[in-house]
Amino acid sequence: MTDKYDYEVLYLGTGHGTFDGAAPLAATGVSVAAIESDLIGGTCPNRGCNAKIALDEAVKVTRESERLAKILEGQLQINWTENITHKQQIIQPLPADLSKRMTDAGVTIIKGHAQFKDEHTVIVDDHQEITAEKIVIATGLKPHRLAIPGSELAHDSSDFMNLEKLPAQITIIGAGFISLEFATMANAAGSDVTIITHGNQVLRKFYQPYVELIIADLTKRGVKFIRNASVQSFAKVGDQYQVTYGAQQQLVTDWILDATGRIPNLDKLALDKAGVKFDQNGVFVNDHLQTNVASIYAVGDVIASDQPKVTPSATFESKYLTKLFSGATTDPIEFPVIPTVVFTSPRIAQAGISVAEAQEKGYQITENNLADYWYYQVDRETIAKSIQIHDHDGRLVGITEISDQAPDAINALLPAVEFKFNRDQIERLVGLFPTIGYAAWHRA
Ligand SMILES: Cc1cc2nc3c(=O)[nH]c(=O)nc-3n(C[C@H](O)[C@H](O)[C@H](O)COP(=O)(O)OP(=O)(O)OC[C@H]3O[C@@H](n4cnc5c(N)ncnc54)[C@H](O)[C@@H]3O)c2cc1C
Ligand SMILES: NC(=O)c1ccc[n+]([C@@H]2O[C@H](COP(=O)([O-])OP(=O)(O)OC[C@H]3O[C@@H](n4cnc5c(N)ncnc54)[C@H](O)[C@@H]3O)[C@@H](O)[C@H]2O)c1
Repeated sequence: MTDKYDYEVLYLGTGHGTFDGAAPLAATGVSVAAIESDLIGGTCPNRGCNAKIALDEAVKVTRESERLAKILEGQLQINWTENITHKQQIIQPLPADLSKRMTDAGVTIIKGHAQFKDEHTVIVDDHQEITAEKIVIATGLKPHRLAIPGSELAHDSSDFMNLEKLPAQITIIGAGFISLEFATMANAAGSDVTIITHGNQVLRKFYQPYVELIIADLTKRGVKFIRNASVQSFAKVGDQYQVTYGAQQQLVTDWILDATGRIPNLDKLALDKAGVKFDQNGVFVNDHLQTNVASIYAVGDVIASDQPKVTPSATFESKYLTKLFSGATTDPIEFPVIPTVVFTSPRIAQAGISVAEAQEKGYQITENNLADYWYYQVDRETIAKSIQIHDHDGRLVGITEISDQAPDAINALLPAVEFKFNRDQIERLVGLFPTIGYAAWHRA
């Protein structure tokens, strides 16, 4: 409580953009509240990363056992219903845990839908007015829905992760993160998957020669890719659904996943009442994450920015706001290297400068076929490659890897990329042997 307002800082939403920073902020003595209209913890724990990776574990193990055929006898099959139960057991406690973490630190949590009344006031569920010196918009993204006839017949990623029974045929529209990760899971669990994409590129933010390896592997496993085809309509035919695409081509499927991206969750927030500027990419902020209205900030996925819309970005921004609001800094935010990964099988992970940028700058690009390296042969990885990029001073500035172990390899090397270690510095980092981290440092 301040003399003038109910709270010093009020967050709208309780995802990573909020909880990673709100709890430590409250612990410094600042009065903090957060309003949430759905599950505490937001997308990542409940409908994103944690839920997805719990479902993916069975895929990872199935693939590994497939490669170790003859050593491991018998063929593993995913029991989808049990897999969903397992996922639910993992994520079910998270909202209460995260709520406790925040309230223990002194954050007041208010359940309900928030909308602005003015630059210091929000109204919860149309009746409760709450005022704050600073308000942080942390409302994230929501699924984009195709504006075509029958769009209501399609489902989103949350619906997929709650499917008690896996449909025999699934058609996915779009070819980004969600499409490829969910196609991998559905295919491994026995569904007949078709991906339709309006462009030619799949996973456009990743190194395309590695993406093509993923596509080739999924195709071999039965996933159909239909590229350069706009979807025109969905219609119900009996118990199934007809998808019309391209030049009036049609297919019939049991279930449709609309994975055509995610858009800022700004509707019914009444941003106009506070005068906050935004567009279809999100809320505009300056280098202090402050909007055009001095008392209002934004954090996480909802920001219109070039940073990847992933949890590490939201967490970093949230912690920055803690420092800013507690007076620990007045500096602008300086983003570190934010790594990204797509949890296909194998995975593709990357950090730092891309191959295309390295080519433009004339940097040294080194590629290794990891499948030739004995440690990757231990679990018989056949699709395993990595690229290291060194600048003109021999410093490691970019890495990308395709392999089942890619996320761990990239994580291991991240300090070198963030702090631009040169070869002498890298040589001083002696890792445990034999491990994926060691293998990654050895190539750096
Ligand atoms: C299927 C899926 C898989 C993903 N997998 C990964 C992954 O593996 N790794 C990774 O790094 N990232 C992943 N992401 C992205 C990651 O989940 C997001 O980057 C992260 O959750 C962003 O956090 P946030 O706090 O900005 O938003 P969110 O977590 O979306 O939180 C926003 C919160 O605001 C609430 N809210 C919205 N409007 C209002 C309102 N008016 N009043 C009150 N509350 C409101 C919402 O209910 C929500 O709880 C995934 C996303 C999805 C959808
Ligand atoms: N591993 C991870 O970190 C992870 C996993 C899942 C989701 N996410 C995050 O969630 C967000 C959303 O993921 P996503 O996969 O929905 O989005 P995306 O932007 O990755 O992919 C959207 C896909 O839909 C296609 N598309 C767009 N409009 C279309 C249209 N009208 N018709 C047909 N296709 C169309 C795009 O070309 C693209 O292939 C991303 O920002 C991502 O950062 C991250």
